[in-house]
Amino acid sequence: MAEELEYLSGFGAHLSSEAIPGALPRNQNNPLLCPLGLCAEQLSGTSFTSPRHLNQCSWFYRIKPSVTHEPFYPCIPGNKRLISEFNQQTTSATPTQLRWRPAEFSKIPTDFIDGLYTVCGAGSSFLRHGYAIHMYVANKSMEGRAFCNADGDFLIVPQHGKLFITTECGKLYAQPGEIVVIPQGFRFSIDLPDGDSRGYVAEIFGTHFRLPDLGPIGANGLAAPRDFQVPKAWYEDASYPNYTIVQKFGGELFMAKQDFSPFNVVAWHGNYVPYKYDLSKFCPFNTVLFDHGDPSINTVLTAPTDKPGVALLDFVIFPPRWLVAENTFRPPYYHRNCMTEFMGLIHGVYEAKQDGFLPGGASLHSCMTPHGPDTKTFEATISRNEVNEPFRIEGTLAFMFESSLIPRVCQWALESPGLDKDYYHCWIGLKSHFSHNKETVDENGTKSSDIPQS
Ligand SMILES: O=C(O)Cc1cc(O)ccc1O
Ligand SMILES: [Fe+2]
Repeated sequence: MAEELEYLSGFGAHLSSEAIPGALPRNQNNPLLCPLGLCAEQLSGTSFTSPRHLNQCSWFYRIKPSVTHEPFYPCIPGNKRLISEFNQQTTSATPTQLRWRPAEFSKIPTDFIDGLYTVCGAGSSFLRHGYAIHMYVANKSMEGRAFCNADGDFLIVPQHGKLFITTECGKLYAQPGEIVVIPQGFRFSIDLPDGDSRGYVAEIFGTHFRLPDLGPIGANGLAAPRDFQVPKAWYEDASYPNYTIVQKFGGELFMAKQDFSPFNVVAWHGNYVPYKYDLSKFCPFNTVLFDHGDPSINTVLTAPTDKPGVALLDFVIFPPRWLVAENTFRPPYYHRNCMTEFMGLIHGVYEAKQDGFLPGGASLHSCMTPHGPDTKTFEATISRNEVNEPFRIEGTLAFMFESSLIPRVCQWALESPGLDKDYYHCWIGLKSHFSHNKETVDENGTKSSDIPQS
């Protein structure tokens, strides 16, 4: 069923879709009477006055407008592990290299809303600047309830288990290896056909994802606009005694009841839409002679700040590809980055870590925190003779959320039993290979450098 879904295509395109032919008004957005007795409703993703090339909005033609619901009340107990304001009261600062083992699946029935938990983030959803990095572990479909995130856009990276997502624009199906973006304000409901499910979510406040500029690469390469898939209009004209809208607002959850399905949009048009992307469609570029290129070459999507070239959040992948660089240390170099790097692994082994970084796990290397290949990777690489041979990295898919804003970390992430307290051991055994004559001092106090060489 899910595999048979059809999509529209095109990143940033102004699209339109009708579940019933003729449901979309022609030539205007809000006629006095909409076709089929539908009701017009706009969803704005940018301020009305945003410049045209940034402006995003969509028009829905729905059976009843979203406003026809009872008042919002706080969800009690709700989900207390969601943060959208990162300050000293809510979270901790740490420059330590952090790594988490994959979270274990739970036996307690948990849907996507209850299974979502914030790991770290920066800024504030109220101030419309910042991001939150969440993960989820869930095993149950959302039944009779829809989620609406008023705080920001979700970029969902499933790692285990398929996602079958119903949105106001229609249905999307995503499996590990694909990603889904649900922009701020969209109502959606996630079914988990496989039960146990796990993944990562980057949430951005105050801006939206775009495709990176390609610079000297030219007009083609990396993620192609046409590979982004947008749902086709789908609606249900169903009444429910107690349908619940759960709204995340400032990191807190509120609920409102209504007696009908929120997925009642018969036709829509606009450029503010949810979409999915299959990461295997990514066309990687890389060095073809020597040296290790910076990971920005693998940027799939970027959320900008106001500073040119400085991302609020880049989504970067490390997909299967050929490594051909000659006389080059091919794994990631050792580095300290003014940007912060949160990494996850969808499957396989990551090229910089021979063990300890597992599918479903995560790592966080904050601003200026040193990191790089573990000892095993370093030793294996420098002792390999065939290092000049082309080599295809296979069977792996890692990713990075990279941000210019320095994250603060949630208490439950720091206290999690999954936190790898021995992470630093992966580097601590790294031996010096420095081979210049070592200075020695003999029992008379004579330095070896003072002894004349014959
Ligand atoms: O730290 C990491 O593993 C991510 C990364 C990969 C790479 O190829 C170069 C730099 C970088 O930060
Ligand atoms: Fe890095």
